Amino acid sequence: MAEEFLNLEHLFKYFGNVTAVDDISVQIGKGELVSFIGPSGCGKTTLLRTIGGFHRQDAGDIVLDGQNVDHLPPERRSTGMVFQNYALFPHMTVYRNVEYGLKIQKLSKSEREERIQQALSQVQLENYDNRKPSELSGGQQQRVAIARCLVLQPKVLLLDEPLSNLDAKLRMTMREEIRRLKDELNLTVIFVTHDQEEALSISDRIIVLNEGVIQQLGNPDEIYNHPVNPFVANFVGQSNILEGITEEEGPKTLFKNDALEFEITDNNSQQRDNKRKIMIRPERIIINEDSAIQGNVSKVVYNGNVIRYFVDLNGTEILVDQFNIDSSRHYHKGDHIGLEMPKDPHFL
Ligand SMILES: Nc1ncnc2c1ncn2[C@@H]1O[C@H](COP(=O)(O)OP(=O)(O)OP(=O)(O)O)[C@@H](O)[C@H]1O
Repeated sequence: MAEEFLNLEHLFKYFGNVTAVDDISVQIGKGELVSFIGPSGCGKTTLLRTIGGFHRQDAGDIVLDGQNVDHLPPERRSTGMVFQNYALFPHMTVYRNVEYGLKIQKLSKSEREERIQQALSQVQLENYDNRKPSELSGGQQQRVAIARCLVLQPKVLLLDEPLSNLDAKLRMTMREEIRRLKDELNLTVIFVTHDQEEALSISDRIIVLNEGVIQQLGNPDEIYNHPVNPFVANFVGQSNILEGITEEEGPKTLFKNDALEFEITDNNSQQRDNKRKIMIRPERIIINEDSAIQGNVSKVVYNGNVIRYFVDLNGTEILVDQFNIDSSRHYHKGDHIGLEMPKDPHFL
């Protein structure tokens, strides 16, 4: 992480008896893109709006670039908020929409014009000045909403589900755009999304929230491959969580339960023979007819170029991904299938 730039210190926010933000502390670096993810109602938007000054926290402090901003209204916080529905003024041109927030700043007409053109160029919307929002595509409207924030030169850009109204292809393009902007301007960005894959692809770090509490804060690799608890493992991506014991058998260490038994390289000897939980991502399981672990396909699901098999092993359902491009054989419900487990499952 770059030097601390935005510090959230023991933040709490209550709505009646609901604790929407429950003792959140985090330091965000300058130029970092941090996503908030978590199930509906976990407090993502409340936390974002509290940072932006649209809610006042019940306890805790927000320090931005060395300044405590708790007492400042949204327009004086140097935070720019982009809303899910863009909130553009429909009767105003692109130029006027971008100019709007600048009017309260004491700038000459030429300074204003320069700033507006710069912001429109940053979002690659030069020459759209005279269009009305209704004459723009969803992606272009989104860019105007971002330009309207950038023109104010915020220290932090707050994006609340900014891509959820766009189709899948445009979402991908806009993800790259947001990364590009962040890199070019060394912008600090906080990004709220429902889409875990989006968070994994766009973020420097991700905060996984549940019931107002941070479950894990880490980079995408840490969140995906080393979740700290079953909640994170289940919430982010697909996973198999298995309970069992580890046992020595000659020179080998085995993971065992009623459904399966396989060799692992486990160096945590203190926990031998105790009940343990492991997580295995479906793409790490290899389909191998010769494997000792055998079961029957209970369901087949097609998802993009991935075929997903649910395999019943003595009553435990295991999820396996097979990528079309590599697949020499497709299986059907009821087929017998052999599975090879990775030797280094993640222990939870
Ligand atoms: N203005 C409000 N008044 C009362 N309760 C609220 C208000 N805003 C949010 N809440 C409650 O606070 C909790 C967190 O809500 P929040 O909108 O922050 O969740 P979220 O993670 O953004 O959800 P979603 O993904 O559905 O947008 C929820 O229990 C919600 O019902």
